[in-house]
Amino acid sequence: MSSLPPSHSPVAAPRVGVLLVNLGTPDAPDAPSVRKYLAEFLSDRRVVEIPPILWQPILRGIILTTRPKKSAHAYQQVWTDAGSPLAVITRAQADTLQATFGDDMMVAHAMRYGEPAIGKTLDTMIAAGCRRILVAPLYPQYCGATTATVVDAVNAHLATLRWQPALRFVPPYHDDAAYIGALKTSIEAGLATLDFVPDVLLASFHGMPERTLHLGDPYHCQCRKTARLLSEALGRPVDVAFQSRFGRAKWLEPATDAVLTDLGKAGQSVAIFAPGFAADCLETLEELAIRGKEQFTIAGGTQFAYLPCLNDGAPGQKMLETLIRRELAGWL
Ligand SMILES: C=CC1=C(C)c2cc3[nH]c(cc4nc(cc5[nH]c(cc1n2)c(C)c5CCC(=O)O)C(CCC(=O)O)=C4C)c(C)c3C=C
Ligand SMILES: [Fe+2]
Ligand SMILES: [Fe+2]
Repeated sequence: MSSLPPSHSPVAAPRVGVLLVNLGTPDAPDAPSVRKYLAEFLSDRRVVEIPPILWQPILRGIILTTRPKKSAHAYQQVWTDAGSPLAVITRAQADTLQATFGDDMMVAHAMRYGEPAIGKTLDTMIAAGCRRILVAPLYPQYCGATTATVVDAVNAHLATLRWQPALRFVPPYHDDAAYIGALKTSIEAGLATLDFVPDVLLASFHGMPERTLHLGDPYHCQCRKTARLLSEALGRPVDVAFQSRFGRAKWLEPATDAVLTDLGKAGQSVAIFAPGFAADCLETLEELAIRGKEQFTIAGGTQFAYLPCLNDGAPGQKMLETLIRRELAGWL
C-alpha cells in the first residue's frame, strides 16, 4: 500500500468471496412493503414473459392494487420477531458458512429482489478486496425465472464496473449426491419425529407456466429427477406436485392443493416437503404448512405433516460447503 502514489484510490488485500443469492422478500408484512416487492419481482421479464406494454397495465392496474393486501395477510402468519423467514434463514446460512470458512474468505448474501440488493452487496465485497467471487444462486433446480435472473442481475452490475472481479457461478445441483444425501438425512430426521408413518411422501416444487417446459426450460425435468433420486435414496416412492400457481395460464401439474384434497378424500396420511426451496418462506410455511393442511383436513384427511426445508441445519450447510469447495477449486 505504501508504494501507491498519494492520489491512488486505496486497494484492499485480495480475497475470495462467496455470494449466496435467494429470491427476496418484503421488508415488512404490510401492504405497501409487499407492493414494492411485488412491483420489482413481477416486473422482471424472466418471471413474467408477457411484453411489458401488455403486462405493465395489468400489473399496475389490477395486481398491485389487489394482491399486496392479501399477501401481506399471508406474510403476517409466518413473520418472526427477527423478520421474514426467508431473510432470517438466508442470513443464517451465510453466517454459518462464514464461520466454517474463516476470515480468509468473505461470505455474503443478497436477494434478487429487495434487500440486501445484489449490486450493493457486490460493491461491498469488492471494496473488501474480493477479486474473485463465486455466486451461489440458492435454487437446486435451474429455471429461467430464478437461476437465470440471478446470473443476469450479477452480470448487469458487473457491466457498470471499471475493474471487474473474476466470477464463477455454482451450477444447479438438482441431482448432486451432496444435495440428495442432505435431503435424505433431513427428511428421515423429520419422519422420525412423527407419531404416524405417512402413506404418501409428497415433494412439492414451486410451479411454473407449462409453456416454459415446451420452450426448453429444464426446470420440470430437474424437479422430477430430484424426486426420483430422492425416492431411490429413501427406498420408497416420492410423489411430485407443483404449488403456488400465479395468473391464468396453465401451470405444471399436478397442483399441490388438488393432490392434498384428493389424499384427504382418500383417507391417506401425508408428509409433505419442498425440496426446491433452500429456505422456508411464505410459500412453504403459509401455503403448505398452514393452507395445505387446511385443504387436506377439510377434504377429510387426519394425519398431515410438513417437513422443513434444509434451511441452516447441519445437512444443508454441509451440502453448501461441499458445493462451494468444489466450485472454488484453484481459487482457495
Ligand atoms: C423456488 C423456486 C421458485 C420459482 C420457480 C418461482 C417462480 C415464480 N414465482 C412467481 C410468483 C410469486 N412467487 C412468490 C413468492 C416466492 N417464490 C419463490 C420461489 C420461486 N418462484 C419463493 C422462495 C417465494 C417466497 C418469498 C418470501 O418472501 O417468502 C410470490 C410472492 C408472494 C405472493 O404474493 O404470493 C409471487 C407473486 C411466478 C410468477 C413465478 C414464475 C413464473
Ligand atoms: Fe414464486
Ligand atoms: Fe420434464
